[in-house]
Amino acid sequence: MNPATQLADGIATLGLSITESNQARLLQYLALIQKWNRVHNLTAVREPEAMLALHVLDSLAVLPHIGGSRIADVGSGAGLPGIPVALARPEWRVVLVESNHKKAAFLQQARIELGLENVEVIGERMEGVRSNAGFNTVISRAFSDLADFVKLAGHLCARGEEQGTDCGRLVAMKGVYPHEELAQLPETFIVDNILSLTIPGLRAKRHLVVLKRAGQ
Ligand SMILES: C[S@@+](CC[C@H](N)C(=O)[O-])C[C@H]1O[C@@H](n2cnc3c(N)ncnc32)[C@H](O)[C@@H]1O
Repeated sequence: MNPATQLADGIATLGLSITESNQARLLQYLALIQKWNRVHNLTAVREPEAMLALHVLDSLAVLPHIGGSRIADVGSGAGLPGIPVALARPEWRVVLVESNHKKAAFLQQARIELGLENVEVIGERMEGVRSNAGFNTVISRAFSDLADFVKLAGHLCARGEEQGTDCGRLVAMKGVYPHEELAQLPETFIVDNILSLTIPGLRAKRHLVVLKRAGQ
């Protein structure tokens, strides 16, 4: 199957609506990862069809379950899930935090080449990031266990009273159901929801763990 068809079919299976021009930019993003992968080791997955499912569709699958309009992607690597999210939802503002210099340089380049005006790249360790932005969603994939995610990134979540509406959520993209990590969760955050996701073209299990501040 050609990549454009695989992407369009995957998007339809996920029940999403993404414009044709943004689908073309998603393919452009994949091509950019492939180009940079020849020199920098951005991702171990190199086969285009697998990349599309494992990276792009896996990232897009979170869209119905996260709230905009301010999103932070922590430990973004090559921009996953942040760049597909930013491409699919241009009206959201997406901040990518990535400590590795080469990966952060790739993210800056992708931002320029893809014309991602809604993306900001912070090339620093999370430990040094102090933001008052009050994000609606702070998301990560393959970044850390849940306890460290709360410890390192919990402060970025919007507080309910700041927004006058709902508080922000920490959203962790996981493979198998993370029983042990959930048992180690600090008291400051509680489980809001745990969703089982099916990704088109992937057999592996996926779970989305949604956390919110205790008492909100
Ligand atoms: C396993 S990779 C996952 C990348 C991407 N989220 C994905 O799913 O493909 C984890 C990334 O987190 C970054 N990272 C690790 N510790 C970090 C920290 N304390 N602050 C910011 N980035 C960090 C690493 O440089 C790496 O790119």
